[in-house]
Amino acid sequence: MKNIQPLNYDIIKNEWQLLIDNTNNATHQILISLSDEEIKQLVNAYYQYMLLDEQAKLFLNTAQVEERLSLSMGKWLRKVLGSSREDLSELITHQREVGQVHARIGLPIDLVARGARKLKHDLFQLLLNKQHISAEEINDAVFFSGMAIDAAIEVMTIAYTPSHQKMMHDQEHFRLLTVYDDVSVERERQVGALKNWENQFIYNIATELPFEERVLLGDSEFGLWFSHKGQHIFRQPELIKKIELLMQKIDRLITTEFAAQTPEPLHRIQLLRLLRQDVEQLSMILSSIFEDLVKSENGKDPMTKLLTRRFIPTIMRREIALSVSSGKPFTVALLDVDHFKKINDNYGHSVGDNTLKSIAVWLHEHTRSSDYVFRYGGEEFMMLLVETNLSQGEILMERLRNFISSQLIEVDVNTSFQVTISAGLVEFDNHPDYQRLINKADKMLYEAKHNGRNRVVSYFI
Ligand SMILES: Nc1nc2c(ncn2[C@@H]2O[C@H](COP(=O)(O)OP(=O)(O)OP(=O)(O)O)[C@@H](O)[C@H]2O)c(=O)[nH]1
Repeated sequence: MKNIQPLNYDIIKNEWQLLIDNTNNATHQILISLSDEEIKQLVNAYYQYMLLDEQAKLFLNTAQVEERLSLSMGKWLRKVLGSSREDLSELITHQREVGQVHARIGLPIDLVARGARKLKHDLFQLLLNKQHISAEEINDAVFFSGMAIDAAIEVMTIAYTPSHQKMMHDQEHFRLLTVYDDVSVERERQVGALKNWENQFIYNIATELPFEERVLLGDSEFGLWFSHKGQHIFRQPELIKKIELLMQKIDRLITTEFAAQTPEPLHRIQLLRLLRQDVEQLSMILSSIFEDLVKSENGKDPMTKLLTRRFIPTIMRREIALSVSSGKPFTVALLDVDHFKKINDNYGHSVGDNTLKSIAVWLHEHTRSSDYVFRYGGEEFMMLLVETNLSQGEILMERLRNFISSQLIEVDVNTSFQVTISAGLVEFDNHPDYQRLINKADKMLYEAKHNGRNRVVSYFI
């Protein structure tokens, strides 16, 4: 799978290059010399058309279109229409990035295709209406522009697919974890189901129940759960494979050795022992795989008990959609502990860990249950404050910053120290790409550090 992708990009690049080379200069010139007014009209018509679609509205709101998107769309169109040998690599790299952004924001790929169709339609019409240019040259220009736009969209689509799959996987994982509110309870249930199946099977053998009435492990409650649900919530493919192989081995033992007629008592005991060993091994793997899920994969950072950054995309996308549809703001804060390295150096790593745990508790206590607090990195945190605008966010962050700086962290009865935080704050600006928002908060955090730490810096548009 990995090497299919560059190969695909190479194919498109080679064919695009050939298209450029095989197109005569006069045709290139027609497209390059489209006026700013003509480009603007195409872009405006494109956005008007896209904004008629309810789904597209989620990703493009009118203020945004006016401010930014129209401009970048116009630039994009010029680049594609004026594509030349020299700037093709850069253009393809840019297209790949756009594809990744589309996947990140969850833009349906059919919307992109529809937009491209609209754009081509209007562009072709514009070219066909050019009276002073020969029909042959117009044909060439239509051919070139159509092919170049298709190539650009194809590059975006190739980049889109894996990023989209990853996004869907994370989203699904998050959903499943929400379904399994309590992973520990699910673990007990499934380990119990496996044990029940084993006991029932041994009982059936002991009572010489006819073969047809014995339930294979794959068909048991545990087996069904594993194939439909279990294997999708675990993320360790090698352990999943091991469980599958053990289940197959157990069922093979049943359908071969236990199948024909009830074996001799001695042989039967040997077989049951084998079966028990395999079930035991399966049960151990199951427990450990659940253990990992409880510890780290349930979306919570084991040390601070905050959400891990892995769930940022899913949650951000959801909050963006909510904010766009309700018109209510939200604010994102990135926080970093000041001079944290010194805490580790002066008092040891475990005091450092305890400091992070205390900060996590304070962040939690200063937010509402509807807000989200993530451990973003080592000593960095991210907060998503729902239904909160920038000035409300500032008040909350200032209160939090003040509170933290007034707390004493105790090392032992004689030693304690104080800790401060710096933060960058930004309000959702209706751009559908959450990464831009985080980058802005990060910039503000950098400013806060640069300006002396122990402060909150907000992003103002
Ligand atoms: N104890 C502990 N330390 C951590 C953890 N994660 C990251 N760190 C440490 O945090 C320190 C961060 O140091 P820097 O990035 O230099 O930043 P800083 O010392 O906080 O300084 P400024 O951010 O510039 O104020 C590094 O020494 C990391 O090893 C953790 O989970 N526990």
